[in-house]
Amino acid sequence: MIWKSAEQCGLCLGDLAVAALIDEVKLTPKPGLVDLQSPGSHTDMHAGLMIASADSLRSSFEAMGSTAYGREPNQELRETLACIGRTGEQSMLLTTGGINTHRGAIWALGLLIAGAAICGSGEAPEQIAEAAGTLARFPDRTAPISTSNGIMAMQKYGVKGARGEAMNGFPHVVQVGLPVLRDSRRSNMSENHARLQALLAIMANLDDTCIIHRGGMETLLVVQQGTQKVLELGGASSIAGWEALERLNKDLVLRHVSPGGSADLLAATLFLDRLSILS
Ligand SMILES: CC(C)(COP(=O)(O)OP(=O)(O)OC[C@H]1O[C@@H](n2cnc3c(N)ncnc32)[C@H](O[C@H]2O[C@H](COP(=O)(O)OP(=O)(O)OP(=O)(O)O)[C@@H](O)[C@H]2O)[C@@H]1O)[C@@H](O)C(=O)NCCC(=O)NCCS
Ligand SMILES: Nc1ncnc2[nH]cnc12
Repeated sequence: MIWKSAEQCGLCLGDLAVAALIDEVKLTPKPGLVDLQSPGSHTDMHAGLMIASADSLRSSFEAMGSTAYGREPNQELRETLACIGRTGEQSMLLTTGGINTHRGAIWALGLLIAGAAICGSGEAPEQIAEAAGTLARFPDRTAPISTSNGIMAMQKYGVKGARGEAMNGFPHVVQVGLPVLRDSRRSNMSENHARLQALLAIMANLDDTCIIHRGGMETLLVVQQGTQKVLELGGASSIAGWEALERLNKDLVLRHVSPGGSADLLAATLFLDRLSILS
């Protein structure tokens, strides 16, 4: 598949990104997260809202793809994309009545869309993630001065958060999510189980600032160890693993924590996976 124009590239990548977000929301059961069965640890979100939020981002994702098509990563492109990203955040907030459903996903998918548009079709996920990382390393001089849950977690605990993940070329996507997704498929797991397995592998490794913000480092460790235990028991496709997954879900809901960053990186994994199948 070869994109013949910036517009075609934007339409294609916008479609893939929205589809990846909807696949992520529909994946069930996800610990602490909104899925088709429950809102997890959230009181203000549900699956319909997440899907509407994903749809509201289509034009911003398309614009990121068409803008980055055939370009080099540079300061000017980085800041143009940031401006499109902020417009996407406004569409999301308008659609959700002010609820932050997909801020981290706009960041991760926006950069990966741009990386894919820079590389052109047919490029390996690692190269796309590297191009996205190169873009993320340019400073965003247009960013409003503000604080956030991620910045507070970075300052208090020294974790790298969503910024570090992007600047390092999305290691939890290309070195964790994608290989686990593909290995799980190769071992004949169902698609649902393979995707859950990828999510669990990301959760077991990521310093998710959504969890840290609500529960501190102690809770992050509990979640990472609980997730690792599910994987050791065979993960989503074994009976013992499934039971442990249900226990983990209950525990996260009781603790009122949600691995939102891991969900975003699963969506990023599904995006790169879909893109590589198309190429
Ligand atoms: C550079 C930005 C990342 C700026 O981000 P900011 O500092 O404002 O935000 P952060 O808090 O640092 O993180 C952003 C979101 O990234 C997700 N995330 C968390 N940990 C990780 C991780 N280790 N790796 C990757 N991604 C991670 C997470 O998103 C999900 O959670 C959101 C809800 O979380 P939160 O806001 O903490 O929770 P609330 O319920 O809203 O708050 P409380 O009620 O608990 O108080 C949800 O959106 C999920 O998606 C983090 O929230 C970048 O965002 C930026 O500059 N954006 C503008 C420009 C732009 O879009 N550019 C794109 C292309 S250049
Ligand atoms: N399924 C989900 N539930 C809660 N927060 C999220 N952020 C991204 N996806 C999410």
